[in-house]
Amino acid sequence: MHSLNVALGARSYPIIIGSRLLGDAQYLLPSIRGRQVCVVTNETVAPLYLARLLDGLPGFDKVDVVELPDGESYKTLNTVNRIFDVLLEKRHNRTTTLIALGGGVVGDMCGFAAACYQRGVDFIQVPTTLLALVDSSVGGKTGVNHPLGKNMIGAFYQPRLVLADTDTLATLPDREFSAGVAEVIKYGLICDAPFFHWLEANMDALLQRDAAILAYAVDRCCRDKAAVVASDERESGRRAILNFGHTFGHAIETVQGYGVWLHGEAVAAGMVLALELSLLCGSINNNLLERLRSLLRKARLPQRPPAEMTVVDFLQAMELDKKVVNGRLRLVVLKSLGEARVADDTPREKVIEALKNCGVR
Ligand SMILES: NC(=O)c1ccc[n+]([C@@H]2O[C@H](COP(=O)([O-])OP(=O)(O)OC[C@H]3O[C@@H](n4cnc5c(N)ncnc54)[C@H](O)[C@@H]3O)[C@@H](O)[C@H]2O)c1
Ligand SMILES: O=C(O)C(=O)C[C@@H](O)[C@H](O)[C@H](O)COP(=O)(O)O
Ligand SMILES: [Zn+2]
Repeated sequence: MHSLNVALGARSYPIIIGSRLLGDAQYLLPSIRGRQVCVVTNETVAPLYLARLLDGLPGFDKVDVVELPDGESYKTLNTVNRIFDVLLEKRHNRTTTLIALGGGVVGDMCGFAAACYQRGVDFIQVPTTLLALVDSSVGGKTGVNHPLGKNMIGAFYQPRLVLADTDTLATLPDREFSAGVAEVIKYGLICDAPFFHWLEANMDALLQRDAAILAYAVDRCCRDKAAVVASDERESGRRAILNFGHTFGHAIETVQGYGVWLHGEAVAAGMVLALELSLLCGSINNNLLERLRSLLRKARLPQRPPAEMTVVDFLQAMELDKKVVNGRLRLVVLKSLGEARVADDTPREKVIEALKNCGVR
């Protein structure tokens, strides 16, 4: 077990990473200030890990549980309302602590409920997917989808603690594990070239879920993300690099219908498009694109967008991206391996060319 710090002044918090953490009271209890706790989870994760989590809360006379339906299509305001219903019915007050037990969907909704309930209560992230361990549980982006766009309603709201128990990954389906690998690769590309080299050498072991390799990858991604978030909590600048591949990826998720492509799968194809664009901007060479494709192939992740999506589909969805300013697309491109920047100046023709180079008609 070891701990990292997300350094945000008064909002700083630890990320505790290790094995056999769930169920151990020494980790959860110190971060719970009031007497009321509400665990937010879903119908898939609850039978697997809820009992273990509750073992880590001895002495609590009042632990309520909200079990949400499973799936990206349920990441909505309506579903968050179910959390509010339970909190109000069970008379939770401002000293309550919410605990998100699950993947990114549960974490994003529980965090948003925590940001809103009585104008803000504490919450703890207990991620159980690779994607949530390496990305969504850290950094305080919370929210829900809208039919017109991903994560369009939300808040920046930091957890008090991230309890990242890598044992939970033993039950994660392969497709979901691979989706998490897409965000892992993202960190190598945008800010950590040595980690990208490490991934090229260790991808097979990572996919076999070798415990030491997995622990190293989780730790490295959390460190990388914590550093970026600490430098720009509310994405007024540098934090946008964490969105690499996401403008294209979110378009895929929205147009295809939430849950048809997993977030990580859409990000994988989106990163290929973003690298294609970087290539057209003259900042990287073809070799890096091939290296990315090779990692994605190993991880059984998509390397191109859905065949049925057109250039117009992409452009319409991308116009709603949160980074758009004055109608201008702002896309994250690579300057070189391990160095990303936000391009304010990418001509639309280049975006279209990148899409076409990846087979979009
Ligand atoms: N807030 C952020 O910074 C951030 C970052 C990245 C992604 N996200 C969001 O996260 C979401 C994707 O998260 P995800 O990939 O974790 O998907 P998810 O939350 O839908 O979980 C994937 C699937 O795995 C199941 N599951 C979870 N843990 C399991 C376990 N240990 N064993 C077996 N099954 C398990 C879930 O029930 C679900 O069916 C998207 O909505 C995305 O927008 C947010
Ligand atoms: O933490 C961030 O910042 C990210 O952008 C991480 C992304 O992996 C994540 O998918 C995030 O939810 C995207 O945020 P959005 O603001 O583009 O909706
Ligand atoms: Zn993401």
